[in-house]
Amino acid sequence: MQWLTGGLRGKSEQKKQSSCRELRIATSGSHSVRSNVEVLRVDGAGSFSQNGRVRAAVFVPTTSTTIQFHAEQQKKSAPCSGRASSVHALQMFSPEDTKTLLDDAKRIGSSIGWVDRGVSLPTQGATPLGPFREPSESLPRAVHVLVQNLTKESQDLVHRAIRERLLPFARRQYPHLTAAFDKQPYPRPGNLFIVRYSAASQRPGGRGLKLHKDETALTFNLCLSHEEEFTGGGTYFPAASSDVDGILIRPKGGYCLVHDGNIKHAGNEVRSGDRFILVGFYNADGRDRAGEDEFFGPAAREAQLRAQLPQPVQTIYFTTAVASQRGGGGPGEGGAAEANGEGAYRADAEYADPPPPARGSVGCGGCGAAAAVLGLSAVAIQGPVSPKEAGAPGASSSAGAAAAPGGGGPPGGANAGACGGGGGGRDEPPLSDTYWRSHSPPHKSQTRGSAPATCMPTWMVVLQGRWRPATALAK
Ligand SMILES: O=C(O)CCC(=O)C(=O)O
Ligand SMILES: [Fe+2]
Repeated sequence: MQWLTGGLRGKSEQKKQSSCRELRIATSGSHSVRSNVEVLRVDGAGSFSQNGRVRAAVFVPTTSTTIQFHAEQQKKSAPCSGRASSVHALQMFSPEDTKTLLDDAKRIGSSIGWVDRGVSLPTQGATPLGPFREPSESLPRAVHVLVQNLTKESQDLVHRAIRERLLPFARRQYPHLTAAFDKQPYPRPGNLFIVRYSAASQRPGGRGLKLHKDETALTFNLCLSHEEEFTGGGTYFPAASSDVDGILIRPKGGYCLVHDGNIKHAGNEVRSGDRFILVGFYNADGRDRAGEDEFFGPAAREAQLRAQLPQPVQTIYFTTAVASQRGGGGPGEGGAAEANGEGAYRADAEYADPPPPARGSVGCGGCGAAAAVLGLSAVAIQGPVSPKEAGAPGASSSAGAAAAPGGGGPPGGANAGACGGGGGGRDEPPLSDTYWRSHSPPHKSQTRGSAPATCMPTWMVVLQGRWRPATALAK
């Protein structure tokens, strides 16, 4: 099995030089997911990297997934927003429907002509008409293939999926937009368009899209291409993880990413082939009124909501840990831990855990004590831990237990004391369960005497298997 360690940014800088090639990303299910680490070039991504080079954990959603990761540092005055740190992936189309759409888009695109995504600039400065620049006599033509240019059959497919899947999902996930959705139930047709990235393009804007914000209430980005039709690509989101610079989400055809348009992201360059995506911008400002009451009026919406079955969603807490090896050797090369099947762990015993966030508030979990973490890292721990280790004497928890996705709360409360102490006297959880707790360890030298300047999300730690006190882990 792979190893999970985490560490401070300082340590991780060293780690970046090392052979870390995999991460395990903690999930709400009983298993973490494995992710490759790739070095990408992302225009405009300067932090922690040079010349736009970033290290990204690559993730391909295969089920409805919420990815919760560290939001950008927010300004002091900015509201602390949990939603701002989430990206959702959901399947919108079957492979067959995706192919119908793609074939149609390709055909119509080649007759209308494709433009570089980076040229028609919805994301690079709003025009008076909003983020999407309308065609204009006086401007060079820079118009994407719109959904409304497609055949009636394709348009119906798209609108049905938006009405029946995307919007009910968005309403559930973004309750702060309820009033906006009631008033303006649908994205403006001009904000539903298809993008082609082509490895053959001579311009970077034709192969990818630099780091930007859409400045929309909601953005969705649906992959139309089959994964075998291109390499590279995917959407990159920076995340202040200690181990990588961000996450690259590479949805399969038919899967759609949904996110707050104020989260920074980039279109990773396509290295071979063509990548087609369908992008939708929803502005909750009354400008998107589509006038489609027949489909989107209150009665139609109620019928959709009734028809909507809850879908299982897994959550990924992206903060996490590098899979690296103990005792030398790269992943797959063996090592003590692989040999004995147990995880090796690193944690820094200097840190005290802040109170855990309530479940579901990870994005800004605890604007109080948990926010007192600046520039810090998470530790994720995974792997079976022997009962002896799990039962190490520990501090009792004063805070309530966070709910443990996948079953039960962490033993001894989510806040099991000062990184040590696994909560003595508790029942040991079964090995197959995943437990989690907040772990936002303020580094003493960084936080001593200074109030937190920003609201930071709370890191999550997942322990798969039994609890192991971090004090023990440090050894
Ligand atoms: O290529 C991507 O996945 C990102 C596209 C995007 O961000 C946009 O069109 O605004
Ligand atoms: Fe974008």
